[in-house]
Amino acid sequence: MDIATIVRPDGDGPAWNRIDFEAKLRAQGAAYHIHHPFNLRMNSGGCAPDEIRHWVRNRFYYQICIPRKDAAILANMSDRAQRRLWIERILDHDGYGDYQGSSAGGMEAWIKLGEAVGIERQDLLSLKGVSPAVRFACDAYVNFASQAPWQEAVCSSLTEMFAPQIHKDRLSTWPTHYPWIDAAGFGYFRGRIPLAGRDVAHGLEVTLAHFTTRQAQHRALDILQFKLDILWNMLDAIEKVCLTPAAVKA
Ligand SMILES: O=C(O)c1cc(C(=O)O)c2c(n1)C(=O)C(=O)c1cc(C(=O)O)[nH]c1-2
Repeated sequence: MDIATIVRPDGDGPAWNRIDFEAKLRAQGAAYHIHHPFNLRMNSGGCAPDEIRHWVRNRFYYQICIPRKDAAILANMSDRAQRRLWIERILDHDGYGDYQGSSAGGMEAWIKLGEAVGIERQDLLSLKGVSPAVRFACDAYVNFASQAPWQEAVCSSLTEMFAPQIHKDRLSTWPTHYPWIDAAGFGYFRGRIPLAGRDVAHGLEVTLAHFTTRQAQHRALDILQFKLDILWNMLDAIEKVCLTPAAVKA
């Protein structure tokens, strides 16, 4: 599987230095799903309870896919030091030790979010209500991670540069807009803020060191766009189902 290449007029110049290259990567945040109409509506209090539940159910499929794509990247890493760093990401989501303990992980925290919005654990785990387009988008991420060189797959995780803000937005707006949600469910968003910072520091280190010609740097920008498109498409699919209120009553 390959990703679309965007034709750019400045494709053949000399490589950007690290500062300029990082700035180009960060500028792609303009296409982050934080700007998607559904996200804007959700964070300004415009979603009905069934729509919030629909988002939580669909995003759970992404949550399931993250440790699977990280395991695919790990399998492609030939370097032991890199694997030692990367394995943390799987543990962050799958957790370790006691399933209800302090290291229960992000998946467990998302299940708690599900319960806080009124979805029972087994119901969430059943994947009821997950749109085919959301599955396709998330599966595309796992497939890319398993088939691409590991440095490219690491680069695709860099949408996390923009994630702390979206988590902070939910923490600052949801308690007011959606007082019916049990605050115990917000732990996932809170927990991801420091972890995203650590992931991005490592992801950027790999990306800035690996993509060192202008052509390669454009490839990195295309990879990041591919991942931005995955997230955007997920919200398109979620939003579309919400147009039919009867359909979101999973
Ligand atoms: O809530 C969000 O909007 C959002 C977005 C992203 C992202 O940008 O890919 C991640 C997360 N959350 C997240 O919680 C998470 O653990 C995560 C891991 C990754 C990744 O690509 O490895 N992205 C994201």
